[in-house]
Amino acid sequence: MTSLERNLILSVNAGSSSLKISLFSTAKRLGFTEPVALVFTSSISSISGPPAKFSFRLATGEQRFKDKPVDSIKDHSTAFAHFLDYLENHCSIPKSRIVYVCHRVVHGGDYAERVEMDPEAYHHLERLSDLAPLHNGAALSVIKACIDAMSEARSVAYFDTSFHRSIPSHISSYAIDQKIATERGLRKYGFHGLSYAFILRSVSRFLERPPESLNLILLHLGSGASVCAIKAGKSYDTSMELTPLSGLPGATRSGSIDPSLIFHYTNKAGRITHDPSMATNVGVTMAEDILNRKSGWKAMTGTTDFGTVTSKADLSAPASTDEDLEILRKFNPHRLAFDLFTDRIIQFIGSYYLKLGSEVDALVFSGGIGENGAELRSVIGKKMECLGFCKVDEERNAKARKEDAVVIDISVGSDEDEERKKRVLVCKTDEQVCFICSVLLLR
Ligand SMILES: Nc1ncnc2c1ncn2[C@@H]1O[C@H](COP(=O)(O)OP(=O)(O)O)[C@@H](O)[C@H]1O
Ligand SMILES: CC(=O)OP(=O)(O)O
Ligand SMILES: [Mg+2]
Repeated sequence: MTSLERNLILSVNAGSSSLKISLFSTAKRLGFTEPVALVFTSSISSISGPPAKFSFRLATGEQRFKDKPVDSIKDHSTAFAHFLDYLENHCSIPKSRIVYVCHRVVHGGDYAERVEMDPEAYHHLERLSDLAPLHNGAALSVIKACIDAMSEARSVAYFDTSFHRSIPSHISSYAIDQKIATERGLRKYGFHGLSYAFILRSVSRFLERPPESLNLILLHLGSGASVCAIKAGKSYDTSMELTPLSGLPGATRSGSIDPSLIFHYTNKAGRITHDPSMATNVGVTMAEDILNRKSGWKAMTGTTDFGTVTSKADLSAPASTDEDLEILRKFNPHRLAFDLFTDRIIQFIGSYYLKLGSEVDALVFSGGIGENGAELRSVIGKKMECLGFCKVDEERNAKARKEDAVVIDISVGSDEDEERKKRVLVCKTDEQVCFICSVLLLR
């Protein structure tokens, strides 16, 4: 087989509750930054809220599967096995043509940029697994499966954390003994960095302004949800910290809580958990397990799907006073969850608005909830108006989901309006695509 035939790049994104995989081809000889072309995208979602659902779409537009329930998928390893089986038996693509496998790895610790996987890198990432218990163990199980199945391909890890290395030390440090903080690496690392890099690039193109001229507030709202303040094109602050547990709540995560809550939740909280369903190579306490996997929407409402939370939240109920709203929240856990999420999101937006000195070019919604949740965007949009953000155009907002464009402006008004500043945008993020060209630079 010539090097020209080995021209495929697999890009693998192990999220907390999903496994998204895209295949790209590079038509030209490897070794140059030639543009790459998408061949297909595959997604297995709801891994933490079974049955998992399999979708597969060719770049030609042919949708082979859309949310097909697959009972055999229990975790990321079985999800990857399902994908590989489909690739080998139902797509006429020999895996021997894959030359690189790029992996999104959530926690890269002090790695400043990508690393090519070797035993040393593998063990380093394994040691970080306790700091991303829903992610690193799962990603490593997929990396191992890829190396076993495609021994000739080079595996390269890209990290969510790399994007946030620009956060200044007074924001990334904790007010604890600094010697211990340095020895143990206890600081804000930040996550969803591959997504934020993609959004920044896409918004910069959309607004026709260089990234370094932009101040933005970015919302990545999915199973894991976070906010990022971009100052002059760089991450300045973000809501996830040492681990992806802090900040906003998520599908199964509590988000930030008073640290003392742990001691009052259960007196067994400090013990190491022996839950067999936890990803391998992860050593967490029962408290971490509860806050990472048994909290969030799942614990509050019984579903991990924020679409269901929204549709059952009774948003059109005529609650005119604060007392009426309290009664609604008391009897409707979906409404309580929806309002709690909104409250935490605006808390970060307000804080970042101040940190950016009110010089904000746009507020950007992304991630499964940010891209599909028109109701949440509308509610947040109304709350942002007092800061001088454009009003949300409800018609544009409702249609955004169906549009093909990567960035959609849902603000009222037109480009000609002089006063149209602080826009409200939706960006269809893609964590698989952002590093593809850079892998071709590897020798
Ligand atoms: N119409 C909708 N309204 C609100 N949320 C939605 C809607 N459709 C999907 N979602 C949410 O998107 C989430 C998945 O987001 P995604 O970013 O793909 O997740 P992951 O973090 O697993 O990569 C699901 O939890 C689902 O609740
Ligand atoms: C960092 C993180 O929470 O990622 P995800 O949303 O994919 O679970
Ligand atoms: Mg995700």
